[in-house]
Amino acid sequence: MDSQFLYFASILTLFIFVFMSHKILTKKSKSTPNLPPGPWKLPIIGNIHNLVGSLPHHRLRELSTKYGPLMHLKLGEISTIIVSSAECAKQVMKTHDLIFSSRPPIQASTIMSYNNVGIAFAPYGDYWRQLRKICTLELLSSKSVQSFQPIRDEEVTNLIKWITSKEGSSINLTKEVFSTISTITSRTAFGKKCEENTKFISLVREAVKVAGGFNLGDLYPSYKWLQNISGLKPKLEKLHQQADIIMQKIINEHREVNKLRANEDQEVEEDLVDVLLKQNCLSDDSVKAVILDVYGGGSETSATTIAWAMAEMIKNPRIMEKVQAEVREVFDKEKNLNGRDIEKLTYLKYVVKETLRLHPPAPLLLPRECGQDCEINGYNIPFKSKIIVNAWAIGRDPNYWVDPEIFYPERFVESCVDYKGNNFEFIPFGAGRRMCPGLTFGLINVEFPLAMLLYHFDWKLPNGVKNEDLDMSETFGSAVTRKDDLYLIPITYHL
Ligand code: HEM
Repeated sequence: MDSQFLYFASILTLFIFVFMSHKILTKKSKSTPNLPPGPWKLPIIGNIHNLVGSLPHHRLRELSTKYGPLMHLKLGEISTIIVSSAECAKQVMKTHDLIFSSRPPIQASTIMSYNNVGIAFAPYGDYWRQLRKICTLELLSSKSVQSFQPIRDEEVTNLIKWITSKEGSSINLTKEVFSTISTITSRTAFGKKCEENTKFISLVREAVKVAGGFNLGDLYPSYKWLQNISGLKPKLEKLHQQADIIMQKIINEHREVNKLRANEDQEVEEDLVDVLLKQNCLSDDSVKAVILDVYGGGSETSATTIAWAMAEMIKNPRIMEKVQAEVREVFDKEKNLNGRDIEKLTYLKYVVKETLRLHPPAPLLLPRECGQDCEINGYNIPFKSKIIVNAWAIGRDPNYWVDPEIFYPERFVESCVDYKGNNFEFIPFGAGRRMCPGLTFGLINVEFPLAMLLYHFDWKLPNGVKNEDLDMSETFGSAVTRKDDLYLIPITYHL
């Protein structure tokens, strides 16, 4: 403990010394006038200390109530603009969308995504556009999403069977739902359940957890040596190598199968990896980076939305009963349950919307980078500054939402507010050019399993915990998930 403390103290002292000398020896950089307001900046660390103490999206909302919906923070060397109102979000993601269409490079994505050649962190331009188009057509269009229903059916049926076998005992619903969703994601993207599925999932999860921490290297990019001493680099490189082996194996297997198929006449169904491999312009690294994007972007986000929806309904039995009545009525009439019937579940869709309003899995979306100096609301936004949109705060803004902290799905009845990127008070999937391409795929992966869980079972909390006492604390990671896994007791209603 003592030696660890001494190590960090000496690193910090060394850093401060180098930093101060650098500042004294180099000319003072030109500061941009008329930046958005923000808290007082300390030398060297800027506003890093302002973020200590609570979850970033909570802390940023607190600060924005004092400094306004467009706020400037200096995080280490990085000029950061925090956007906390629908009007300002619209300026960034619609009015000036082109200027804000790139992502700032971060060390973790550079290592994990093969130097940012995936969709999520590729710089805006032709390469990104082409990659996004291929994935949207092959995996994420409404047609493809429907065609994958047999996989969804099979995996959700397995989940229901497993839960039925645990009737009356407490199960970790968070864990089981996550495993089902990630299997659906891998089977739709790679055509089959990846053999090392569990290992791959935990590698990706671990990488995102490590990357989500405090990384000095990203805050002081001009001090390259900081990237090496933080300890993050070797950890990520190790995880990257392990994940790389699994993904390369997936690619090689696809190549082998495709070679054998080349001699056959019959038409075969291609999965996303087949389609990516057919593009001569894409390297294996690009294909692997896309696999990571789809896996990383598609699993935790959808699984955590299901867990939050279940938790909110447990807390609000009136809502739970109302959704169950709807699901059971529709499904009983149809006899043969399938994905298309989801469209008839109006109230369930309001519940999912309300869940995404209060618990957007990516509360700060993904960061954007300012591509040229510009002006918003009369303030200067400097070239290369990092833009963070607090979608969580916007979804709870009392200027747009009545009783914003209350879970009340009925607020969407006869309202045209949707998450498709046109209503900036509700942007759980972002908006504009960089908006989530997985919206349709993600939603069906939330709505279908949720409907099945509500159709087949009644649910209660274990250990006599009262519904109203269920803890709703969050934790910040790859997605904002429940701090504690959700344990529930299933009671079979429909076999
Ligand atoms: C409930 C489910 C989901 C939520 C809430 C969600 C949310 C988001 C958000 C907030 C962004 C950033 C948007 C922006 O910067 O404006 C994003 C980007 C992205 N999402 Fe999703 N997502 C979900 C499901 C999925 C699924 C299922 C996939 C793929 C199978 C996916 C793949 C991606 C990718 C590749 C990007 C990067 C897009 C780009 O930079 O061009 N997401 N998502």
